[in-house]
Amino acid sequence: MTKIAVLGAGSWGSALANRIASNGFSTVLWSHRAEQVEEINQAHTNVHYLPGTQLHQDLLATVDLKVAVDNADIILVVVPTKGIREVAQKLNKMLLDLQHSAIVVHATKGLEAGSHKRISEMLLEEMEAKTYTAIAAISGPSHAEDVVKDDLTAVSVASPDLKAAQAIQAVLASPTFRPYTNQDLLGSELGGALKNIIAIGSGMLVGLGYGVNAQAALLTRGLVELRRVGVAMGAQAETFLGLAGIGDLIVTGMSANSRNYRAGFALGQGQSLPEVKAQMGMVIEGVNTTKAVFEYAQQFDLEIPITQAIYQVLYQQADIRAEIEALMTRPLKSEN
Ligand SMILES: NC(=O)C1=CN([C@@H]2O[C@H](COP(=O)(O)OP(=O)(O)OC[C@H]3O[C@@H](n4cnc5c(N)ncnc54)[C@H](O)[C@@H]3O)[C@@H](O)[C@H]2O)C=CC1
Ligand SMILES: O=C(CO)COP(=O)(O)O
Repeated sequence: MTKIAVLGAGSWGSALANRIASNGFSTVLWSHRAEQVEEINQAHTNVHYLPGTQLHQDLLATVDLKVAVDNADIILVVVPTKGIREVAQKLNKMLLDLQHSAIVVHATKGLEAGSHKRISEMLLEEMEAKTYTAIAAISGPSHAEDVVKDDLTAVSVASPDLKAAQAIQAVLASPTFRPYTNQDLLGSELGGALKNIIAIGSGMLVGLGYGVNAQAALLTRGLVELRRVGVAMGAQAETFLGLAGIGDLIVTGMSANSRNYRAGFALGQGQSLPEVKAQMGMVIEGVNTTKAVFEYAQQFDLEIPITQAIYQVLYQQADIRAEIEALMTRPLKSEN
């Protein structure tokens, strides 16, 4: 029987594990917190991350990485960006000890602070080639809160290895959850990471009382920045018109289920970044990704005025209204 290990029991890891267990696959969810494992195994809930959700009875949680990954066909890594290297090192060591290899897929949306590296780059750096058969990424518009309610969702499963992407597609798919394969791993990862910056900006606009014209302008011009940075990093331009690009930009930039949007909204309402982080209790990936992209764009002289404005607000305590006015009164120019 196909076995899937999911590493990381936050909202997205739990929702994906629940999705796969509901399809009847043997699914083991690894958490580094014993009390969370006990809650999932006994009450079939994960109240902090997915309040109001009853998880599938057959979803098994464990603190033992060996139990999770031993004989797993697919290993899904879903911890925040800053935990990726630590988890990849542990996974590498365990797979070497077990003399086992698997398809390794991640669903994390961020860039590493400082190095500006993508998640798959970090995985490849931390893991020996004999521990994985392929590397892939799940991206696209998919809030955990909606997926656990079986709201209709489509995602991309990206890997240069089409067969591996199809294997992942097969374990996730259901009448309410439709994964598409995509061979642009780089673009899919970047779309998922970079849209979080614009989602913070969209939340700020709504928090300040601006309307849908303003959000549409921000998301559209934000997409230009995503594509510009993505193409400079080596992505295919058309990926930004797909689920991992415009799709995820719409969902994250318009939905109060988004942690990034909610963070921006609270900033727009006048809260400070430390207050917002403390209240969220979940990862707000766009904050670190804004810094990573700001630095990358400076290094390669890329024009990304919206991202720069959001950076100024997050890292230089700039006034949001002043940044918006500066953006709106830049020299007039052609759209393309
Ligand atoms: N929540 C969502 O709807 C979606 C989230 N994502 C992405 O998935 C990633 C994870 O996000 P969430 O699940 O929302 O985060 P979260 O904040 O809900 O949960 C993160 C989980 O990872 C665990 N963790 C953190 N560092 C760890 C480490 N070093 N070792 C082991 N476990 C560790 C935490 O204990 C927690 O259980 C992020 O990159 C996010 O952008 C992508 C799509 C949807
Ligand atoms: O990427 C996501 C939905 O596709 C989740 O975004 P948030 O981390 O902002 O909730």
